Amino acid sequence: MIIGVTGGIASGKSTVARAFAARGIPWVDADEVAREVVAPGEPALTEIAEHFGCEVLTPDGGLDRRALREIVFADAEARQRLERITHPRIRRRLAAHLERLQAQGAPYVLLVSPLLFESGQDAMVDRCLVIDVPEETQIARTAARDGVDEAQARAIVAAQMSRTERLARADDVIDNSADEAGLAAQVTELDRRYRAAVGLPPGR
Ligand SMILES: CC(C)(COP(=O)(O)OP(=O)(O)OC[C@H]1O[C@@H](n2cnc3c(N)ncnc32)[C@H](O)[C@@H]1O)[C@@H](O)C(=O)NCCC(=O)NCCS
Ligand SMILES: Nc1ncnc2c1ncn2[C@@H]1O[C@H](COP(=O)(O)OP(=O)(O)OP(=O)(O)O)[C@@H](O)[C@H]1O
Repeated sequence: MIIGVTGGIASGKSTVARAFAARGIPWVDADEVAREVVAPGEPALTEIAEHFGCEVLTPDGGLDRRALREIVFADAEARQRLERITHPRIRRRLAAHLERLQAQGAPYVLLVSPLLFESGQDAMVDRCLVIDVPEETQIARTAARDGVDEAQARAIVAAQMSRTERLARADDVIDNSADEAGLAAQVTELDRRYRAAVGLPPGR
């Protein structure tokens, strides 16, 4: 069984994934795979440089993530162009990672992705778990963690599915508006339900 874990920027997906991992559940991170597909030498990086120009490359030939971020979150067409280059490659790699993890015999596995619904990755999973927080909390946590300014944080939130639409597509929801202790209790309960769904006894 594959559980898709999604939520907007800084909603708490990685924090939730770490809590599941502490209970023996492995995860694949779409943001991490998105970095792998644009590493130096990868065809996606060549395509990005051809389309966006050398200004999105660092002097040593890597991707200048900040420069590209400033372009794509100010221009929906540019963002769609970037997604056409990266998303099919991200999907293929995610499928390979998930297959490998499942072959290792985990009770179930997580696919953690900010764009689970937007990019059609939900077709790869059995259930969708949404991490829900108010937008203002997302903005505050993004600014505190990534040091991006408030306008950029708002532009990123605006480029993602709305909170209402995401919740409408959820099978399960974690409310992460309170503290991390509240989060851990919700993870424990979901882990118990997911294990039961695959015919296993509750974990620790
Ligand atoms: C634009 C890029 C270079 C910015 O890199 P940067 O290091 O600043 O941010 P990072 O990759 O850590 O992403 C931070 C967050 O931005 C949001 N985000 C990223 N890409 C997108 C997008 N195309 N649409 C909406 N939100 C996005 C996600 O919430 C993500 O967690 C990078 O995000 C990217 O290559 N995006 C396209 C690939 C993609 O869609 N990734 C999302 C995972 S499927
Ligand atoms: N319940 C909480 N209370 C306070 N801070 C929290 C809580 N949950 C997460 N955070 C903090 O908010 C920030 C975002 O959390 P996290 O990195 O887990 O989100 P994410 O959804 O994985 O983000 P992204 O997809 O943008 O990388 C982190 O700095 C994290 O420590």
